[in-house]
Amino acid sequence: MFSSITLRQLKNSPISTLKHTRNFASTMEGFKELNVTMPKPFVYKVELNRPKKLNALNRAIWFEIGKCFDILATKDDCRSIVLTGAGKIFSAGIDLPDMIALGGKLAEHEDVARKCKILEQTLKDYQDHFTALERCPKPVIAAVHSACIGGALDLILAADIRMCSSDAWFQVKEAEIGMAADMGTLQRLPRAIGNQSLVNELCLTSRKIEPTEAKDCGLVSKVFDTRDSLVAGALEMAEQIASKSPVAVQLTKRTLVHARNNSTQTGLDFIRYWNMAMLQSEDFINAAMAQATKSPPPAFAKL
Ligand SMILES: CC/C=C\C=C\CC(=O)SCCNC(=O)CCNC(=O)[C@H](O)C(C)(C)COP(=O)(O)OP(=O)(O)OC[C@H]1O[C@@H](n2cnc3c(N)ncnc32)[C@H](O)[C@@H]1OP(=O)(O)O
Repeated sequence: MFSSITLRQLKNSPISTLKHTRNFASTMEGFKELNVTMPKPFVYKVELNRPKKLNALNRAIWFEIGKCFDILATKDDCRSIVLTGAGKIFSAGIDLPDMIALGGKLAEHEDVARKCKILEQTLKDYQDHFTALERCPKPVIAAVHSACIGGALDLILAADIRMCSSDAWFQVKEAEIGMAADMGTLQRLPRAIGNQSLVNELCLTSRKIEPTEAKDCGLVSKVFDTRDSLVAGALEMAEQIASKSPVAVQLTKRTLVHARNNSTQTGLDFIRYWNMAMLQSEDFINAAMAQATKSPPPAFAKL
């Protein structure tokens, strides 16, 4: 019933299916550059969907990414999310004609302060739209096939788990196009791979990262032989996450994200205050009771 529900399928669905997906249809329609589906119960798939332009990240897709993940953050039928790219490659990074158009907009002004105001607002909007993946309390798994360049690497670094297929390659390409990366790679890559010398090398040389190196350095946690097995593996992991208590999963993600930017003691305070409430949740009581009595895991209510 849940296999890859697209909007077209929804229109032809029997009432029983619609009952389960009404919530989905009412909030997830209207995306033009993303294909948003629910392939399994509680698991969403968000696909970058500009295959003819190699999923280059134009202004429209950038804004849709922010909106999509902010909506999924609030949806109680969403417990985990898989991010993929349609077509030949995952994404060719920033849309280059869009960048040129931005240059045109700047040229309408003579004064440096007016130009800076436009750039500051644009960069802030773009940064916030990618940070939506991190803000979203539902875990995001990025599944990368073929190329993941520049802005696309910024995007997946805001995900919680990264995996790729054996044809994948990654590139911090910004230096090669005359700019310093400004959408998160310089902040998130060091934390993701924990090797500052390697980070510096990759960001300063713009050389490509192949799957074996990506796995060895911790940029991805799994490499699959093919794109199909990659997507299947990502969905399977998302399903596993979705089977757990949403109270536990969402608070675990929040606490892990918080821990990256705070001291151990501040993090311990954070989880202590949260768990003063969450340890009273029925999820904890029911799951712990099932473990203690060797019963099957309970079903958890929506959150
Ligand atoms: C505000 C700043 C915020 C963020 C900044 C981020 C910085 C970056 O993202 S840096 C990286 C920028 N991206 C690139 O430099 C990649 C450019 N593309 C390529 O190098 C190649 O396309 C390729 C990925 C190696 C694939 O090559 P190939 O298989 O030969 O395909 P093509 O024929 O080149 O492309 C097919 C089709 O896609 C269009 N396209 C490809 N990349 C982009 C892009 N980045 N932006 C817009 N469009 C792109 C290309 O023009 C072709 O379109 P046609 O209409 O068929 O001509």
